[in-house]
Amino acid sequence: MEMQLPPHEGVELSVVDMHTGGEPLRVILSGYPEVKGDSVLSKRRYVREHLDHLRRVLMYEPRGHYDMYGALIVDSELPEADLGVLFMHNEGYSTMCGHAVIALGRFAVDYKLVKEPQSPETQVNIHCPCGLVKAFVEYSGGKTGGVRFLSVPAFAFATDVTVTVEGFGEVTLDISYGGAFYAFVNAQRFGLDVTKSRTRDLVDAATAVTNAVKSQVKLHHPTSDDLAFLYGTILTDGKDNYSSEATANICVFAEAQVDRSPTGSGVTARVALQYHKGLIQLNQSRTFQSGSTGSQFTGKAVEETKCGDFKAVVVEVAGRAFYTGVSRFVQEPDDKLTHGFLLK
Ligand SMILES: O=C(O)[C@H]1NCC[C@@H]1O
Repeated sequence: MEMQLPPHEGVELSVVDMHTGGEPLRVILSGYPEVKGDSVLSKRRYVREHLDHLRRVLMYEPRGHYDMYGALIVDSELPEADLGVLFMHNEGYSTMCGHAVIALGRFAVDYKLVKEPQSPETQVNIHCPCGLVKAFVEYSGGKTGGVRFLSVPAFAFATDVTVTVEGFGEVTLDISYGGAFYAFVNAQRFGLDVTKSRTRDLVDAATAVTNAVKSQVKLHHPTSDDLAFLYGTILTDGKDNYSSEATANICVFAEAQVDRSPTGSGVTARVALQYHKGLIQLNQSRTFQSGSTGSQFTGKAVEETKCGDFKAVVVEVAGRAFYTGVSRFVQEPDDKLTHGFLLK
């Protein structure tokens, strides 16, 4: 029996829900209006200016929640891209999202956005706002599995920067780029443990750091001003020296949103930082663990490159995504809460 939708006016929005290491990804399937713009970055500006109400409908309660994450598939201007994508969260639109790339790799193969799938891996070129990301999706017996991706050039932007953080005084940290900029600090500096402390305390410390860096450090990116902003702060367990054991971190991004996964773009930025400091070598793989759920990604630097004048590396990140369901959302005109709300 086909699922009947309740009476409603206007379009229905269909989505496929997935998660990667516990971090949700709501992939918009249909119902979203045409996105104008001649590049993925200009499309990102367009949705922010003209279609932001739909982000609130799909990310906020009652259809989503404070920490919901979404992906909108768009056309890319790059001939080598299989798809373009815009990412959305509780505050706006990010420039890179590794957990989403891992999920979208599977999605693109399963939903036939790429031609003939190949075994043992199918390549899916995903044009993210930060640039082209190459995903490789395990494929065998008609089934998709784990995904690894090669991200855009990642680089340490600044190390040992001291900022004044409200409530904590002077804090020394590193800033690194993995498709988005993150500040990195050892959670110990705040008397916290990324795997054991209360999430609320980790969020408060990370948010205070983010605010401090935003107001005290000017970021720039060699290819576009659209990329030059601090996306969040990653608190770590400080285990940056190479080890075969996992190292844990927790990423607090956008508006105090907590990543349940080890953060694909964060792992990219962290590997670039470790490589810059001489703590890991090319092709030395490390396991990164989410402080919130314990889920794991692996990450390694695979090639040296440049990004403008920055010495950069190409980082490979690998993980696994799962489907959780599909939904069809409607809006009733007399529902005062239909546009979405958030509880902090
Ligand atoms: O895996 C990632 O890169 C992302 N997860 C949520 C925050 C980041 O965009």
